[in-house]
Amino acid sequence: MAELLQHPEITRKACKELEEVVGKGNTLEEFHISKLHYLDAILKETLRLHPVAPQLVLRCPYTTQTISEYTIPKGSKVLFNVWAMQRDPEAWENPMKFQPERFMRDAGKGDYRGNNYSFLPFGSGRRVCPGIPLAEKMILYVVSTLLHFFEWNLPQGTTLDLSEKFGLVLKIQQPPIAIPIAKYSSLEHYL
Ligand code: HEM
Repeated sequence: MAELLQHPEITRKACKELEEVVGKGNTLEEFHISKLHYLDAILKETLRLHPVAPQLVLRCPYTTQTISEYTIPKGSKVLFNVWAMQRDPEAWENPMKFQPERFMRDAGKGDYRGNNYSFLPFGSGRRVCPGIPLAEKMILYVVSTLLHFFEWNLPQGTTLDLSEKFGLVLKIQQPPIAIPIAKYSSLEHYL
C-alpha cells in the first residue's frame, strides 16, 4: 500500500485490472485472484524491494563446506542478505525503481519457490516458507479488496517516507497514514 501511495499511475493500472477481472462494484472472489496478473506483479515487486525477512533464517552447517572459493566452517552462522541480492544491479535493471512490469515481461523472474537466487522473498531449499500459497492469495485478496472499493490518498501536505527499520523482520520506519474514500455510495458494498 505504501508503494502504491507513491505511484498513482501503477495504482490506476491495478484498479483498471480489477474493473476488468472482477467488474465495478462486484465482490472479489477467490477464483479472480489467479487472473490478477498485474496485481501479482505488484506483490512480487514489493517483496523484491521490501523482503519481509531481509536475511532469511540463520543457517548453520553441520560439516565444513566449500562453495566456489569460499570455505564455510562447520558451525558457522550464515545469513543471506536477500535485501541486497534483490537490489543487485547485475541481476535487476534499474533495481531501485518500483517497476512491477519487470515481472510481467519475464514471469520466471518471480518464481517464489527459491529457484531463482536473485529473488528469494520466501527463502529457498528445505526451509523454504511453507506458507507461500496462503500468503500469496491472502495478500492479493486483501490489497485488491482495499483498492477495488476505496480510493487512497495521503493526508494533504504530507509525504511518504519509505525508510526501513532493519531486524529479523523488515518494517517501515514511519507507518504510513492513508485516507480511504469510498468509491461507491451504496452501503451494501461495504457490509
Ligand atoms: C508475505 C508473507 C510471508 C513471507 C514473505 C514469508 C517469508 C518466509 C521466509 C523468508 C522464511 C524463511 C525461509 C528460509 O530461511 O529459507 C519463512 C519461513 C516460514 N514461514 Fe513464511 N512467509 C510468509 C507467510 C507465511 C504464512 C502465511 C505461513 C503459514 C501459514 C508461514 C509459515 C512459515 C513457516 C512455518 C516457516 C519456517 C519453515 C522452516 O523453517 O522449515 N509463512 N517464511
